[in-house]
Amino acid sequence: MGVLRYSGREESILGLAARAEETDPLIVGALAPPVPTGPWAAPLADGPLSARLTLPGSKSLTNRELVLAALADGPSTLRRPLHSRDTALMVEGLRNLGVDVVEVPGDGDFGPDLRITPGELLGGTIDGGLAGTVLRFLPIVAALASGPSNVDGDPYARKRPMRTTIDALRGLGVEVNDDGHGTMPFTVHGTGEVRGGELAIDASASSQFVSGLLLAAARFTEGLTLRHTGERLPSMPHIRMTIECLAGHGVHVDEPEPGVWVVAPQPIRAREVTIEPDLSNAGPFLGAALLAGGTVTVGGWPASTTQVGDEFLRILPLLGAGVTRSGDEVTVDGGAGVLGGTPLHAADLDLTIGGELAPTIATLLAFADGPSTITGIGHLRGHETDRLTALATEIGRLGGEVAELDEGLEITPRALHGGAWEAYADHRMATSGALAGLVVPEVTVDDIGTTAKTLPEFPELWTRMLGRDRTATRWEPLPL
Ligand SMILES: O=C(O)C1=C[C@@H](OP(=O)(O)O)[C@@H](O)[C@H](O)C1
Ligand SMILES: C=C(OP(=O)(O)O)C(=O)O
Repeated sequence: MGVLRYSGREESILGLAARAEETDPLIVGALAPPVPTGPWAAPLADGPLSARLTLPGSKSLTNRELVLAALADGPSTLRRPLHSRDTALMVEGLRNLGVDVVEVPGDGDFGPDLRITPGELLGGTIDGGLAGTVLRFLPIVAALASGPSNVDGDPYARKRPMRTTIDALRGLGVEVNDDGHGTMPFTVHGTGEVRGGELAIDASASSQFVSGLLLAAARFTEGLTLRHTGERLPSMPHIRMTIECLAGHGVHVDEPEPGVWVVAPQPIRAREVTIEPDLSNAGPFLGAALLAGGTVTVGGWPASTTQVGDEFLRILPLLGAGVTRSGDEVTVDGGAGVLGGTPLHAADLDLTIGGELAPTIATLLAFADGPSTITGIGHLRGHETDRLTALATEIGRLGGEVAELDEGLEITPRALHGGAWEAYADHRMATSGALAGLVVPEVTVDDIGTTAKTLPEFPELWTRMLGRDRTATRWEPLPL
């Protein structure tokens, strides 16, 4: 069965939609209408917000748990997993390698749960789409298979850095055929086992190179002693997340010194796990309060988490937001907001630990009371698109001034005007266009559907956040 996306009030494959509407005043992320195609007119806020919402599961947690479940010693269950393009690609890739993944009824408002039963890994096709987690995690799983696996993805994914994965596999004794450019497509020739042992890699282009190796390392014959040799290592919380997910499956990762990780060969225990809501995807919604004014509350916020999206609770106050917590709810209060005449505070931010937050923060800073910088994000040039150029171009197209630095952006606020906003197939560029369009009339995002990468419900949740109606009526298969 394919992964399903809800798009309606009265129908639900699990009968959950109507119940949620009746009993829960929260806006529920998994219950959403079709993603619009074609240019999307970003809705303009007409006053301060007063919104409460919950969001679907974390992409990063869902895709880690899918991989670990596939390599585990028995069947596992993911409760409240994300259902999006990135997770659908992970599911399809695992199925192609020989893993059984089925949807089972869930316990809440977030669509079906997933039951994963490991099988004999035979090798197969891996379409990574534009999903960094699929591109960097699944080739390592494919190396454990007994046959070859072809790895490819979207046109832009062929530009994303893959050399570290390719070199790492070769360093572990796995044959890989590629065109020598360190990008996709390539073929991993699995022989049924990976020797493992000592390995040095340069993960300065992406933390996902480290995570991918650590996730599978317990299944290597000699385990793994992994050393990062590059000058910088971005997104450390994502590596921490990998280590915590492994711990949940009984695998301890030793860290004898910074930048070194040791995993002994051992079974990966199956488990049942509930996926936290995606806190990085909460960013545009929380940031909306600073632009439109008023409050946005997000429910289900974990008390403690490895998700870097938690940093929004520390960053948004620097920009002028009030942030309060009550139980599992987080509320961001934007006061009068930009709409009410209060610009954000300018800030200089090092986002080395959370590059995926940068598009949201950069867009907000275009509405600050002075110039700001974001540093530590040079590797964003290898994300879904070159995000530094994309942000400079798109904010610039609206009349803003954004200078590209080697490792970041300098944002000088200017009066903005409407215009076309290109998403470059990047979900966070698309949501950033929506954010700007909240207070800049007539911003049109070329492809809001690209939010399906991690949040197919985005357009729906966005308009509901603004207090506007939704109209959709049925479930639809998520296009792959
Ligand atoms: O492992 C993960 O789940 C991720 C790691 C980070 O990648 P980079 O280290 O390449 O930035 C992050 O930006 C990405 O959105 C998700
Ligand atoms: C960089 C991102 O994604 P990916 O997992 O494709 O690297 C992101 O979601 O911001």
